[in-house]
Amino acid sequence: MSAIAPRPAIVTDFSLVTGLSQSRTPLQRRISAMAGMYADQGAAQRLAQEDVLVYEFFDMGVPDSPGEVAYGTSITYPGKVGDEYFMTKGHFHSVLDTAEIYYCLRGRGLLMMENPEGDVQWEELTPGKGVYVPGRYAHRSINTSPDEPLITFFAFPGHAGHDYGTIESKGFRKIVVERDGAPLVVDNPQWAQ
Ligand SMILES: O=P(O)(O)OC[C@H]1O[C@](O)(CO)[C@@H](O)[C@@H]1O
Ligand SMILES: [Fe+2]
Repeated sequence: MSAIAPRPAIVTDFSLVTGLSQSRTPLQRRISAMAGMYADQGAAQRLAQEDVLVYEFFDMGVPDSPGEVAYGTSITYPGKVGDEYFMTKGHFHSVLDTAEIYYCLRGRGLLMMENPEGDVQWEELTPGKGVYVPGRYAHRSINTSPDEPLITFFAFPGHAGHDYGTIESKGFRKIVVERDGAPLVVDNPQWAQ
């Protein structure tokens, strides 16, 4: 008779106030890693010289197989490239039809979503608000606060995977810029069909 091996529980720590974990190492993305994604290329290149930290996130190290729940916290810092707010790279899931939940812990921003058929949606992120990203929708967090980090908790199926290539080459259809002191969603001038 074959026995089913016991599995250890995965124990992590993270703060619901700062989004930081003491036991995990953050994955950090600086402007140089995504300069080409912003509409104002001159401003992006200038900021890339100082290589400003745009966002960081904690992946809690769950196995990437079906049946698992990957989760963590994400911190997008306040800032702009020209008049476009700091944002995450954004991605589709490699297993396209897998969803994700974001829960906003702190700050203010937008979750931008679009599917391959061209449906675009965005939802405001404010503390206490959860946004369920349906399967097939690429997603990107955007910090629209002038001075506060945007901190979220996220969870998605362990086997979902990340497809960055599509967004890297095409961009999102919409971007978020500051106009008269407030965020405005506009067409992405760089969007490639
Ligand atoms: O993966 P990106 O697009 O760089 O954005 C980072 C965020 O998205 C996630 O990949 C979850 O979708 C997290 O790991 C992280 O919070
Ligand atoms: Fe995701």
